Formats: sequence, structure tokens, C-alpha cells
Amino acid sequence: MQGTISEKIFSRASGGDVSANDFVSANIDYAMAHDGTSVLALRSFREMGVQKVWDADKIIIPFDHLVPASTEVAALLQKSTREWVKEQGISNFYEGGEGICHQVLPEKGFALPGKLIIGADSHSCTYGAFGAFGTGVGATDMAEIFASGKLWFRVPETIKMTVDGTLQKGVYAKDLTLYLIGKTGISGATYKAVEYYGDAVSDLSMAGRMTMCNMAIEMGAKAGIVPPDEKTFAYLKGRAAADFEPVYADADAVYCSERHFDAADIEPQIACPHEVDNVAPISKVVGTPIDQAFIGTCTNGRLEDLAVAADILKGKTVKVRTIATPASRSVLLDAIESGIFETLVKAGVSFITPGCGPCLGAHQGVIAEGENCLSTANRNFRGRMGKGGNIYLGSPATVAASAITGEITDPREVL
Ligand SMILES: CC(C)[C@H](C(=O)O)[C@@H](O)C(=O)O
Ligand code: SF4
Repeated sequence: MQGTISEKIFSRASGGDVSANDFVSANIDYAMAHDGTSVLALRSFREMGVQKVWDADKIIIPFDHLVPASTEVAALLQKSTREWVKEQGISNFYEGGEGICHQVLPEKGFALPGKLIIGADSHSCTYGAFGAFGTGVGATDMAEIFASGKLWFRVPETIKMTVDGTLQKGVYAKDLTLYLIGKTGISGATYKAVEYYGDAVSDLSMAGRMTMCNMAIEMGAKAGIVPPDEKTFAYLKGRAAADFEPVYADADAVYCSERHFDAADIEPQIACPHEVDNVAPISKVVGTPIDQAFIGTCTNGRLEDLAVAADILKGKTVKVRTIATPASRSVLLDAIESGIFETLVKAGVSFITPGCGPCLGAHQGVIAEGENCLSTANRNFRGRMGKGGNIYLGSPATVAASAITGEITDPREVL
């Protein structure tokens, strides 16, 4: 097997020796659907007339989007998925409060190097942080996987992005990610896989790599992948749910494009309403008033995100309403044990259940018309957090620094 990481993963998964642009029928290693998408996937699954899923141990169902259920309709839909999970004997079901799907899968050891992991959620590319090929599909495709364990793909071409150098103090994985998206554009990587290389990438923690791969879809990419290394293996030690074989690109792998960036050029970045590539260096937007600050989501709700916010907010009081949502129960417990939780609560931060929270505007922190929210999430689409509201995206440090002043603030001023 030759080529890029994606070509090698698809070769293994389809039992051939495949190259970019080949059409393949691939065996799926793990399939995920959450409370939001499982309902539609189940409907299609039933319509197909299939009685039993292909492998009850390879399906993972975390409840995260609307937990605890916010309406009677949500409660009923969740009830029906729970019943189906029981009937099918699906062992990897995670009740609301366990965390966001893209945090839960890595924590439970399903995000593994070399695996093909498909989620009924667009940010399933997060698993690329572990050297997996992770991608999102629609609910009907997920029904097909539930039934057969297979799905067809066109093997994507790959863009190689190399970021040399070291990120400055006050500049984080999120800033690097927004910077790359700003340079690439929201459709600049459509249906490509992106492989990330360079010192600035290997220096990132696993959490930072997850932030970066999580947002690959925001430039249209099918997957974002960091080659596994010692940090990856250390994270997986005692956690991996199965054996795995790391996959690396060959020296002569063919890329459709190669781009180089220098980490030293990057200052804190903000994605301004209403597109994720509407990215500005923070110096251009400091002083923009905010009504709400939000720290959480599958992009930036991990312990190191809460920790940097706590460092900034220690002994201070937020000026605007500020919401924190740990990405999982385990992150919440770590935040409690380390004192981060107490620091943030004392600073005036409201905590809500681990899950997606206000990220997609369904509950727990919807904003009003004309309001500005500065968020650590991955999307700032028009109306996403509430009709007529404006979403700015930044790093947890930027959000925490801005929560104190009530306007977009450069975190380097308070660090
Ligand atoms: C609800 C779900 C289908 C959606 C997605 O796929 O991304 C959500 O997670 C989001 O972030 O908008
Ligand atoms: S936290 Fe936001 S982006 Fe992530 S899965 Fe949930 S709704 Fe989607």
C-alpha cells in the first residue's frame, strides 16, 4: 500500500490498493450517531427493512445535542432511540451528560490511528487528531452503515499543510486553526483530506490537535489528519478500545497541493460574522462589544481550554454573561478536582451540562437579535445561536479576556 494517509487507510478498509479519486466500498471501523442524527438514521434503517445492525459493538451512540431534553419532542425522540439501542444490544451508548460525541469517542478509546471512523455529524473529522480518517455523513448513509458496515467513497486527494516555527505566547491551536481557514477559505479544501505537518503541529497537545482537525470541515475538507506520534500513543495507552496500526504517508506520496505557513506570523485570530473564513487578526477587531461569552463545544471545551480561561479569570469578575460547558463528564470532573471549576464559578461563569449546549442555538444560551456572542465554537453562521445574533469565534483565552472587559480583548494584555 502506497501513498497518503487517506489512500492507505482506504486501501486497508477496502481490501485493495487504491489511489485518490478511486471509488471504493469501505468497511467501517466505528460508526457514530448522536441524539440529533440517530433519529433520522433509525427511520431510514427501518425503511430498509433490516432487522439487526451489522455489528452492535462498532456502533457508538452518545447523547449530546439536546441534553437534558429541552422539549417534549426531544424527550420522545430520545426515548425512541434509547429503546432501539436496547433492542439492538448496542453496548456503546452514552447517556446525556457523558459529553460531546467528538470528545467521548476519543476518551473511550475509539479514535485510533489508521481507523476509518464515520459519524453522522459534520465534525467527525476531529478523529484525525489521532491519525484516523474521520468524516461526517448524512443520516441515510449512516443507516446504510448500520445495516451493512460498509459505505462507498471516492478516495480524496490530499493537501499537505506544513506549519513551521513556534506559536507566540497567547496564541493557541484555535488561532492557528482560524488562521489556516482564513488563508484557505470555506471551500478551499472541498472534498480533500488535509494532512498537517511541521513543528507547530507536533508541538500541539492532543487537545490542540483535536481543535485543529475538528475545524477541517470548515474549509470544506473531508478529513484533517495529524500523523500519530509519541503524544498520540501516550494518550491511547490503557485507553485504546482495539488494536491499531498507525499509518504514515510515504515520502513520495502525491499531494494535490502543498502549503507552508510560519507560526511566528500568527497573532490571536477572530472569525467575524457570518462565515468561518471571515478571519481577522485580533488587532483589527479589539473593542467590539459583546453580550455573551461562551467557552465550550467539541472545538474548545477540553480541560486545557477551561484551564487557560481560569488562569485569566482568577480573582476577576466577568462583565458579561459567560457560559462554560465542559466537553465531557471527565473534563468536568478534572475541572472540579483541579480547582478550575471553582475559579470560574467565583468569577461569575455559569456552568451547564457537558454536551453541545448553546453551540447550535437550540437551548441553554440562545442570543437575542442584535446581540454579539464571542464563542470558542467552530461555526458563526447567521442565526446559528439565535435569529439576528452575531457570533465571533476565538480561542478560550480570547473569550476569557473579553468576558472581563465586555469587548473583544487581546489575551496577551492579561496573560
Ligand atoms: C446536528 C448536527 C447534524 C450538526 C452537524 O453535523 O454538524 C451539529 O453538530 C452542528 O455542529 O451543526
Ligand atoms: S459542540 Fe457544536 S459543533 Fe460540536 S457536535 Fe455539538 S453542535 Fe456540533
